[in-house]
Amino acid sequence: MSNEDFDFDLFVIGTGPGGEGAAMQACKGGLRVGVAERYRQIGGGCTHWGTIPSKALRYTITSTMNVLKNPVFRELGIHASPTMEQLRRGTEAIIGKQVSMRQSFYDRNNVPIISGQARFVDENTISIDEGERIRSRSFVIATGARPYHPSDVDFAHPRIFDSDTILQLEEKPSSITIYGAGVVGVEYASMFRNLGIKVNLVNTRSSLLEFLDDEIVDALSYHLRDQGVVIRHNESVDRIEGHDDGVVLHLKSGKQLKTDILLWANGRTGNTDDLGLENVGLEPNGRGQLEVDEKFQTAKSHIYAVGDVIGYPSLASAAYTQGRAAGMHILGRKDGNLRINDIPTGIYTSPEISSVGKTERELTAACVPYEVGQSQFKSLARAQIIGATVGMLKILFHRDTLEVLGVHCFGANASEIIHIGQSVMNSKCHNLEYFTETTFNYPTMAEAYRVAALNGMNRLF
Ligand SMILES: Cc1cc2nc3c(=O)[nH]c(=O)nc-3n(C[C@H](O)[C@H](O)[C@H](O)COP(=O)(O)OP(=O)(O)OC[C@H]3O[C@@H](n4cnc5c(N)ncnc54)[C@H](O)[C@@H]3O)c2cc1C
Ligand SMILES: NC(=O)c1ccc[n+]([C@@H]2O[C@H](COP(=O)([O-])OP(=O)(O)OC[C@H]3O[C@@H](n4cnc5c(N)ncnc54)[C@H](O)[C@@H]3O)[C@@H](O)[C@H]2O)c1
Repeated sequence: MSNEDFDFDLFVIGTGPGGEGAAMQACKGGLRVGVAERYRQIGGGCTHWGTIPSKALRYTITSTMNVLKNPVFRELGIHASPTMEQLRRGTEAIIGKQVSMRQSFYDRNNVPIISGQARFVDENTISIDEGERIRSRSFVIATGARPYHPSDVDFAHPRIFDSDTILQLEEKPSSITIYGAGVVGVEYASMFRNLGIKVNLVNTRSSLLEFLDDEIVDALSYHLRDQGVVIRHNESVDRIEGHDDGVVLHLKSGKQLKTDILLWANGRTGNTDDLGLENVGLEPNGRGQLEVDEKFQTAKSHIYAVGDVIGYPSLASAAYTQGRAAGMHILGRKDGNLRINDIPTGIYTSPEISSVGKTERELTAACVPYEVGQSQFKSLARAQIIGATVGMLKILFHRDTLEVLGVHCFGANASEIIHIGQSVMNSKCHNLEYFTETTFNYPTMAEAYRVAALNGMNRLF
């Protein structure tokens, strides 16, 4: 078919990081690209109800509470309890800035954004809000995910929240139960505890965030408990009762937890219903996710899917790279040096956690002869100066070749300094000696790399 048969070479559904990455890559390569978005503004769940609002709220809570807990302010007799509305106020402005910046990308590159719900009519046609029809040679589905809602939980109850609705919380509760101790659960547990709210964190598994390094998980559990979060492992919900004065979580173990509100943080479901997938012969799995190959092509090779709609790792960072990779493939280019599987983790608890590469568990299972170098933040000058002495950085390296295999960090600035380790792991000199032979600014948190590397070298014999 000729170009005239299609309105676009690529049509992208969704304007989160996945959709934006695909649209920008393809239009820069000269393709005619169009985009559909059903929400009133572009930016996706990432901008409006996921990453950005939760990180902005977390920043406001942390910085406000740090000031209020500061001994100088205490001495001055400054005691205040900010309202949820006050804590949230800055978030709207940040979202506004993100939206206008991202809108300008589409505008500058002449990518039209068509407002409404996109639905496949046939393999090359979609409808918008069941009306306007658009024909495209290829598609990227970047429709994201939403909180998973089991049918027996009453999410209409004013005291029962999910990760979207918690952002509109009006009154600060005195207690909260968080059901689900994944990334959303632990981040919100940390935020609410920082506000002085009593927190029950209910985990369906035997330990927190099992994909992380064991020592980091231990440190996280210790600090959450030390801050006063009550963690219950290996529990599962029997039923939830919403009352006028609180919510009771009945667990299958017989325990009952009553708190002012409940946050359901137990996973996500891909946004694939109402996409008309039955009209193109695609079937999502039980969690609404689409299966793709390593090029992000679905079973229909001209229909790609990226971001949360394909499941793991369900990160904004990964979604953007996946979108770009799909865009490159549609352009007929190889994805070059895109490191699709080199995804760092950044978890914004207090203190934050970040890691890249292999864990000790994985290296042990693979019988890799590795050694560990550690740096405790309490011995870093910068950490002492900024009062952030809780934390550590550990480097895992091959004891024969000194190749850096993984970096795991817990503490202030972890999500930033992890990228130093990531860069070294990906560079030609991916070797521990980089850290022992390089001069670091002093005093900095990054100096932890030099301290950890020297510590590791000293363990070799
Ligand atoms: C509370 C929370 C905190 C998070 N924090 C982080 C973090 O700190 N770091 C990180 O990397 N990730 C974080 N994430 C994950 C991150 O937000 C997602 O991975 C990211 O948003 C996925 O991007 P996406 O492009 O796949 O989808 P989304 O950003 O969800 O965008 C999908 C878009 O598609 C639109 N859409 C859906 N269906 C249609 C349709 N049929 N027609 C038209 N438009 C449609 C939606 O309206 C939406 O705008 C967090 C998630 C949550 C819930
Ligand atoms: N800092 C960050 O990077 C950050 C912050 C918040 C959220 N996120 C992303 O958001 C995603 C969601 O986080 P989360 O804590 O809600 O979930 P999670 O994926 O960590 O899962 C929490 C629990 O819910 C269960 N579950 C997941 N999906 C389910 C489904 N459809 N049906 C039944 N059970 C299900 C899981 O098995 C697990 O026990 C994560 O995958 C994470 O990558 C990232």
